[in-house]
Amino acid sequence: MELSTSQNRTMTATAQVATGFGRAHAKAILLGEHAVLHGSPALAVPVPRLGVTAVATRFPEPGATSVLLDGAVGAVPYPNEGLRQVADALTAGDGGWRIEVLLRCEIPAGRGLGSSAACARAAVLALADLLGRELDDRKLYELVQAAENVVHGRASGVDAITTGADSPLLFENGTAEQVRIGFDGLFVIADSGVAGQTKDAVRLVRNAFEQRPGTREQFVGTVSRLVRSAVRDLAEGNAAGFGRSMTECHAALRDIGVSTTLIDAMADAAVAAGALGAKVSGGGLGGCLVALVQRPEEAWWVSQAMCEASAVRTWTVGAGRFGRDER
Ligand SMILES: Nc1ncnc2c1ncn2[C@@H]1O[C@H](COP(=O)(O)OP(=O)(O)OP(=O)(O)O)[C@@H](O)[C@H]1O
Ligand SMILES: C[C@@](O)(CCO)CC(=O)[O-]
Repeated sequence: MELSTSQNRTMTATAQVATGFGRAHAKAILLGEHAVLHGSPALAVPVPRLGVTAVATRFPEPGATSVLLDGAVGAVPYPNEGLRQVADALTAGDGGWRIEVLLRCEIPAGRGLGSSAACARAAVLALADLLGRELDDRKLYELVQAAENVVHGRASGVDAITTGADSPLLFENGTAEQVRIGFDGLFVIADSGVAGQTKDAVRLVRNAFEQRPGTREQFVGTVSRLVRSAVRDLAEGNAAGFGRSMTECHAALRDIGVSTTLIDAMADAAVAAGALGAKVSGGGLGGCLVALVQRPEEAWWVSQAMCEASAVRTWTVGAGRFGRDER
């Protein structure tokens, strides 16, 4: 890249390495995925034990902004077009320095756990920190959401907010409200080991709506009813009712086509092992399943059953005493 003499002078005058830091975490959707894109409410929880950290470094030399992902084989260029566009927009006008954003992501990609949103949030925070930009919650959300809209085709905003939240959230009419889970229990998240692209799943649902008249009303109506019933169960401490809504929601997601045979088998195994309910979570077409259990020892049995049905790993998130991750 060619620099003008004045740019060169500015760079030399302030030449030193500077860094910024950002962090975000995974999320799991308890109820309402896909339907939330068509007007339904949705419930989601943060999964703080799966984090993303980002370090943005400005080098005292001319160059462009790049985003790298740190992995087992070292740092590799991160092929996320949405994040690339947002990073370029944030750093435009910063004088043409070489900036590198290095992401360390504990969230497996394409598992419905919000890896793309969490990576975008951590990177945006690190760049803002580096550049000394004040970002209020609204602006931060808009930047993450801009990246998500490119990655997913069209995103509801659930992932963009929940990957930075510290409590469960209810999404309704474009707003997010904190909710309290009024029962003790554990959400067991199981990874099918199969990556599914949310963009493909969102397109599949839209095609189903177009090809089969009435499907949209039926799917969105069913899921909305289940989310509203589950919100009442949260307030009343009715874990069994909440679990039933999860299993019913799984059936709706399966019928629309975003579950897989493997996830269906994991859901059946979880319920047979004593889970109060189980469903595919997030975009689907692979990815993760979330099950609800009442007691810690049941979490172990349900995890085991899902692993026998092909899950490759599980994580648990405390329901009632939210904020304290449990294993
Ligand atoms: N560790 C990683 N390795 C490669 N790509 C990653 C990684 N983490 C995030 N990504 C990015 O996330 C994208 C997957 O995003 P996608 O939205 O399909 O899944 P998700 O964010 O995990 O799930 P969901 O949006 O349903 O919660 C990949 O295309 C890639 O751009
Ligand atoms: C499938 C979807 O509902 C959830 C992805 O985590 C998409 C979205 O809400 O943006």
